[in-house]
Amino acid sequence: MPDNQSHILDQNAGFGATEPPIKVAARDVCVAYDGKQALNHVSIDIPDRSVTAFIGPSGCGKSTFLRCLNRMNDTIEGARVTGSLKIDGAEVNDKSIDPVVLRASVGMVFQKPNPFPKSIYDNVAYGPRIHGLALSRDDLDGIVESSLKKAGLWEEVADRLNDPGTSLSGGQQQRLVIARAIAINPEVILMDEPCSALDPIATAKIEELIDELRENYCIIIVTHSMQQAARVSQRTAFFHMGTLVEFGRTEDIFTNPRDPRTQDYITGRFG
Ligand SMILES: Nc1ncnc2c1ncn2[C@@H]1O[C@H](COP(=O)(O)OP(=O)(O)OP(=O)(O)O)[C@@H](O)[C@H]1O
Repeated sequence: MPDNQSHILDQNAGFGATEPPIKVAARDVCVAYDGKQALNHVSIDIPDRSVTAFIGPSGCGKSTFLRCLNRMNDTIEGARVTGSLKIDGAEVNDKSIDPVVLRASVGMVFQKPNPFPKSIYDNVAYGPRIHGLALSRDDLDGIVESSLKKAGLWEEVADRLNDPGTSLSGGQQQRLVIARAIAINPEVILMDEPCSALDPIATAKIEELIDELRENYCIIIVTHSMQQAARVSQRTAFFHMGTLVEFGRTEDIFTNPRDPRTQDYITGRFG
């Protein structure tokens, strides 16, 4: 067992019995690109119905770990993933798992909003259509409306559902992308710096939305903003040079980090 594993499991245990159940369990996850190690023996238990922030300096492996969760590393030539990664107890890397189906239950929101070149309605309806989630047009209308409502966008777009998704503002597009992810009932929502292309007002809206969504979803957010991690997350994981250095309650990580590397990062000494 690598040195850091007992430390991490120990911290996980500290979350207590009243915490939401574990949704994502990683053990000894390693990733190498063309033989070059990018992630070393990451072990972490991520609870359901809460927001977990991944922080750390550029290149420390945050996005690489995020991509393990929906097997996006499969699409990168030369990437090799080892270790165990379970969502709801099911091994993500098992040969029986279809990555396309997996990616429906592990939604992903990227830095730059990426609506499809389709109408607002069709952006949200796309997933339910291909996954056969709606039995009728009324059903589909219902899914589109409720997804847009959950994403806090309905009131702004209800009378323009046939307009192109790309006609919306950046912040609205990001909420549209979140509505698109929600429409297929994901288990986990991954967000890779979802506000980095947005102004402060749009950022505040997305943060509010994340706070509402956490009641129902396991949300993992990569952010370079310590303020954002502190505002939106209940737990924070600090990565450094491909290693998960520290994971704990956000307030503890920011007020009383155990590891000097975490302390240095959150006080701006490097990164
Ligand atoms: N497709 C790829 N091919 C080769 N190496 C990669 C690839 N993606 C990431 N890496 C390498 O893996 C390491 C971790 O990168 P990763 O993008 O996961 O870091 P990060 O913490 O998300 O960084 P940032 O905060 O800048 O987005 C880096 O050394 C990076 O160069």
